[in-house]
Order: sequence, then structure tokens, then C-alpha cells
Amino acid sequence: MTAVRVAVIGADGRMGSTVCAAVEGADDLELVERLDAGDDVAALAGSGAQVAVDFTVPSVTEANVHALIDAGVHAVVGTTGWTEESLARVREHLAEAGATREQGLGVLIAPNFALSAVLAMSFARRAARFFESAEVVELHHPDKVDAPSGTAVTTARHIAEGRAEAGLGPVPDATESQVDGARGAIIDGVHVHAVRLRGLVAHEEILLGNPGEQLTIRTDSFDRTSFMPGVLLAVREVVHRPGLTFGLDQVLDLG
Ligand SMILES: NC(=O)C1=CN([C@@H]2O[C@H](COP(=O)(O)OP(=O)(O)OC[C@H]3O[C@@H](n4cnc5c(N)ncnc54)[C@H](OP(=O)(O)O)[C@@H]3O)[C@@H](O)[C@H]2O)C=CC1
Ligand SMILES: O=C(O)C1=N[C@H](C(=O)O)C[C@H](O)C1
Repeated sequence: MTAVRVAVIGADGRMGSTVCAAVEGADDLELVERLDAGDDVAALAGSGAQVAVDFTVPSVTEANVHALIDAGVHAVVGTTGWTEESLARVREHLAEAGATREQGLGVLIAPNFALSAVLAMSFARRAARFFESAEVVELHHPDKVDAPSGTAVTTARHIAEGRAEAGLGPVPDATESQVDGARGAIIDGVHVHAVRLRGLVAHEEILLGNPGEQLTIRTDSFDRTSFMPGVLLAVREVVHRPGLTFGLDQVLDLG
């Protein structure tokens, strides 16, 4: 068995360092490069790396992915900050690169690699059509640079899709806010609230309400090892998945 050669970008960070340890602990993977701020991603072209894992910052991740495509390296990305527009640019770049390669390159971007979070997002989408009200509360460590979390943005979009398919209108809300932000951010019509608290890692509650009842879907990552099975699965899968894959739910058989 030949090991898949893996580079990690953001290798000194909280997630990057955990990914390096997980790759080093996997028999079928080999850690060949550790890059961090100041290193040139384009240099991976001659390094022998087959897959690069990016856990950096929202402001640089898109440029990293384009550099990886140019370098002919598959990408697994956990960094947040992706929009429909930036995803479309990656899709287009991959299509151009694929036309000149025998087997196209793969880019797999997932807002959350923890199984509990992937399932929570999927359950939220399925449940959304049955409830009048829906709100998302995400809770994270205070060193996180972005808000709301990428997971919460994706969850809100899933809920909005589920509601739209069922023909549901806006969520009921008679509030006339006295203070800006009191009702959180609104993403595709869904209110999203962000809590930052020392001691937390990554958590989310999806609240769905009807007259006289509530469904709460909650996911908790107590430790960054929770993301590792999903990251390693993505590394093994991305080489077989040309083009852009968004979300680990696309890889898992969720039934
Ligand atoms: N999809 C998922 O399952 C998960 C996603 N995340 C996301 O991953 C990202 C990283 O999170 P986290 O590890 O906590 O953050 P950290 O700040 O701990 O790590 C980010 C690392 O990236 C480095 N970096 C910054 N700029 C560059 C650059 N241009 N090239 C290479 N490296 C760079 C930083 O270096 P320096 O400090 O020197 O600037 C730092 O070492 C966030 O967007 C977060 O939301 C987090 C957890 C799970
Ligand atoms: O920054 C984090 O820690 C996390 N970021 C991701 C996000 O923004 O959704 C995933 C997880 O919530 C942890």
C-alpha cells in the first residue's frame, strides 16, 4: 500500500497541529509538508504532496485553494468564510484545470468535519419544514476570529431551503428591536446568534418551535480530535472526487 502524501497549511494552528498529529498517526497517510503564515503554497508544486489540508484564516483560504489547483494538488479545506461567489470561482478554476488533466483535481470544503455537526445540519434540514419557528445559536471559544460560524451559516441555509421547499413563509417575529443586534444576524431569513465563551470549543443549538412544543438539535465538539475522522476521510476521498465537493454530508451515506 502506498501512503497518500499530505501537506498541512496552517500547521501551527489549533486545527492544523491536530491534523498533523492525526495524519502522522494514520498508516495510509504520510505527512510531507507543514506550511504556516509566510510560507509559499505554490512551492507545493514540486514537493510530492498529493493532498493539502487547509486550516488557516478566512482571508487567505480562497487564494490558497487557487494556488493548490495551479500546483496540481488536491485540497481539503476546513477554513471558514466561503460564499457562493468564492465557491463558484473555485468550481470554474477546477473545470479549466480538469480540461488539461487526465483525472481532474478535487477540492473538498466542509464547514464542519465533526460527525455530530454534519448530522445536526442534516437533521435540521429535514426537520425545518415541520416547524413555524427556527433559530440557530452557535457557541465557540473566544479566540475564534469569525462570527457567525461557518457551520451556523450553513445550518441557516439548510433550514431556509427546507422551509422554502415546504412553502413556509417568514418565521413569526413581532420584535421592534430597541438595540442593534438583539435578534442576532439574519441569514436567509433565519436568526443566528453567536456566543463566545472561555472554556468552549465548538457547539451549536438548532431551535425549532411550534405552538406548545420545541425540538432542540444540539452538537458539541469538546475537543478538536472530534474533527479528525472527518478530515482523514476527506483526505482519502478527495483524490477520487474531481471537482468541488461542499460538505462532508456529500461523502457520508446519511440515508
Ligand atoms: N471545518 C471544520 O471542521 C473546522 C473549521 N475550523 C476553521 O478552521 C480555521 C482555523 O481555525 P483554528 O485552527 O482554530 O485557527 P488558528 O488561528 O489556531 O490557526 C490558523 C493558522 O493559520 C496560520 N495562517 C495564517 N495565515 C496563513 C497563510 N497565509 N498561510 C498559511 N498559514 C496561515 C496562522 O498563523 P499565525 O497565527 O502566525 O497567523 C495559524 O497558525 C478557522 O476558519 C475555523 O473556523 C475550525 C475547526 C473545525
Ligand atoms: O473556529 C472554530 O473553532 C470552528 N470553526 C468552524 C465553524 O466556524 O463552523 C467549525 C467549528 O464550529 C469550529
